[in-house]
Amino acid sequence: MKKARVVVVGAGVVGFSTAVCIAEALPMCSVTLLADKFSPNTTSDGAAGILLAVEFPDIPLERQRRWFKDSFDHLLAIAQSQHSPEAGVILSSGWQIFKEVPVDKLPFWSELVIGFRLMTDCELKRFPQHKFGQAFTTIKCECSSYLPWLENRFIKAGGEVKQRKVNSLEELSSSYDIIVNCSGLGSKNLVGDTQVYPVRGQVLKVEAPWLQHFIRDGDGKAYIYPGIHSVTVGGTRQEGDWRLQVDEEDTRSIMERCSRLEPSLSKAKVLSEWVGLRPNRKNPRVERVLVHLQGCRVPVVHNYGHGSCGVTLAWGTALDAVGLVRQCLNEMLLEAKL
Ligand SMILES: Cc1cc2nc3c(=O)[nH]c(=O)nc-3n(C[C@H](O)[C@H](O)[C@H](O)COP(=O)(O)OP(=O)(O)OC[C@H]3O[C@@H](n4cnc5c(N)ncnc54)[C@H](O)[C@@H]3O)c2cc1C
Ligand SMILES: O=C([O-])CC(=O)C(=O)O
Repeated sequence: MKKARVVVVGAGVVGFSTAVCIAEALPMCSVTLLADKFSPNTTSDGAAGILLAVEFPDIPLERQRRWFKDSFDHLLAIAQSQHSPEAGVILSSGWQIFKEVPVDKLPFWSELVIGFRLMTDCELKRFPQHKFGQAFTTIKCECSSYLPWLENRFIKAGGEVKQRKVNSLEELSSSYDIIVNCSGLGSKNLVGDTQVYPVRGQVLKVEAPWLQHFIRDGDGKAYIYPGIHSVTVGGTRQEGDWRLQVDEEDTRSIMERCSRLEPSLSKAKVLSEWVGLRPNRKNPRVERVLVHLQGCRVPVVHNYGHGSCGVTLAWGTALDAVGLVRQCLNEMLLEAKL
């Protein structure tokens, strides 16, 4: 039987996770990954890479829990193996603190991270502006190392990688049997999705090796994440803002907010500044559709729109995408297309 030709569009954390999962799980497919930008130039590369989820309104919680758990377990196994330094995946312990007590004191992911507990009053004394806090151990996945590591794994599984901008899905329909769209914010143009929009995020990398624990304000506008080579300090969440340039006023206000949480930060050397555009959507789109392209019905599996949770959910949604590709293959077999 000839192999089904699958193309994955996108070389961020969602695209590479999906490509690896398909290539490893479905040997009856030949898998090609196409993208216009690769590491270190994707949004994923600059993400803080902390595993922490928001709750999407219209996706069953069971499915969101599975996405989180599958990703967490996959990355935990890497963090606890000899691959950890090369893959850039480590355990990270710390605190998420809130100025007002949140409605949801125990988020759905609280039982999926390690050692989740509420902070004691004594621990909270260190953060006088905050009334409530959660302490836990999660994972930090640094995509500037993880993406090259995934790319090697994909090539070992027989995958092929090509640099190319795709202007429309029509361009792919004669060369591939199944299209998997992991183009993030690019889906706005590539598939005309008006629901996906940018949420601009600026972060700094600083040298502060004395910091060992993460601190995150629950509003997501001040966070300090110690990593392997530096500490990521952020952030901003500017909806509909397409600017990719660093904004000096953002830098100043990030440092001000974060120094309030950790005064020693004012002594840290700034190593770099970075801006990325989160591919936000009310709900991520992980689904299978048939699209009419050049007179044929072509199966398309979408996997994009992860907003601020792409690193957190990539492996889990990639496993769902494998299931959707498998369904496409079964239908194609029934229609004796292969
Ligand atoms: C400041 C900041 C901090 C963040 N911190 C975290 C965090 O701590 N934890 C977390 O889980 N998430 C975090 N995120 C969110 C995370 O970065 C995103 O959810 C994630 O990177 C999305 O991955 P992706 O693969 O969908 O998109 P991207 O990384 O943007 O990749 C998209 C890919 O598609 C390609 N592409 C697009 N259109 C086309 C086309 N037409 N033709 C060919 N190729 C195309 C691009 O070239 C690229 O290769 C953060 C984001 C920002 C901005
Ligand atoms: O909010 C955080 O802690 C990090 C993150 O995911 C983002 O900035 O998108």
